[in-house]
Amino acid sequence: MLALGKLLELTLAGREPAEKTQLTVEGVRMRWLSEGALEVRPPEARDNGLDLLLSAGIHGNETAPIELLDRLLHDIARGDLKPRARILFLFGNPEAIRRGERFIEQDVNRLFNGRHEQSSGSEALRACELERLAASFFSLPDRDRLHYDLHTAIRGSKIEQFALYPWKEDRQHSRRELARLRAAGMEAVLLQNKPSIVFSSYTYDKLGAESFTLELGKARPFGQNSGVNVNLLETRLKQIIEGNEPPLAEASLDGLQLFSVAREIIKHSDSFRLNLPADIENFSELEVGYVLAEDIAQTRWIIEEKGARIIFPNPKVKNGLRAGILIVPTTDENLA
Ligand SMILES: O=C(O)CCC(=O)N[C@@H](CCC(=O)O)C(=O)O
Ligand SMILES: [Zn+2]
Repeated sequence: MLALGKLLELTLAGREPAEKTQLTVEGVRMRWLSEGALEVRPPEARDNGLDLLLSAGIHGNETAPIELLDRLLHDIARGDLKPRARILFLFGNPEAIRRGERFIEQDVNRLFNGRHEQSSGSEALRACELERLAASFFSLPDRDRLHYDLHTAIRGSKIEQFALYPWKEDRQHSRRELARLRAAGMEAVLLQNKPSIVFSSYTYDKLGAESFTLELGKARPFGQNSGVNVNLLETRLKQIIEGNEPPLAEASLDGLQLFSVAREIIKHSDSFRLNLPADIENFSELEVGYVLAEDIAQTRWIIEEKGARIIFPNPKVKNGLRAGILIVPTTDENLA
């Protein structure tokens, strides 16, 4: 296997490769760009015009997606997977990955869309670098652009695998992309309805990619991910990479559940209290009238929405950040 296929090993060791560019026997070029960043380019005659960004490890303790990208890279470096798409592989927060932590000082996934400019430290610099790498990758004209930012969640979930689809004014969510996600094993999609500061929102909003955060199960350390079943996603990614995806049945979306954001719960102060059990699962339903959270100056978050569910409840976030998302079921009527 070509040494550059071992991007994860290099990243874990904090090493630069001796050779920055390598070619497989089929003429696929692998190019190391920076720590945790590697571009794969098919020979021109085989290129099918898709630019695919695959990122993982934006949160360092979310290892199942990192292992998945590592397997894809090994397959490419061995010549077993023959790309027709241009691909950028990114391991988001190398230092946090080495330490097995979600982040070191700041959550990188709260530093995009300009937020890193209002901040300092290594994670702000890394968010800036990730934006630059993505922008440069998605700068070629007349190509399809797709970004999957792969994560696992802090807690268990009533719906194990789901996607978050960013929002941009005057841009419609794509039915075709939802069908593709369904085929990749996603059971639900949260359609966002406002701008955000996460990586997928940056590539969607600023770089014109079809972009998604994918949640694949519960976060566990390296080597302990047998409970996270990524078979369908891995198969679909290989097909996307090789340009031999089976046709998608867009009409029905095959039982994919759609949700929209009712409210984001923002923690404003150290007095913030979230009235949920520590082990509550994502997508748990909350009754109308339930006092979900309380904060400074007698602020109370009371459930008003019928069918409301909570995802990503986390009272430990820094003040000013999202401490949970209240979601409600929605329909497919506004899809493009
Ligand atoms: O389990 C949790 O509370 C968080 C899991 C996670 O890292 N999710 C992403 C979602 C990004 C998005 O909103 O698209 C995050 O919180 O950064
Ligand atoms: Zn994450």
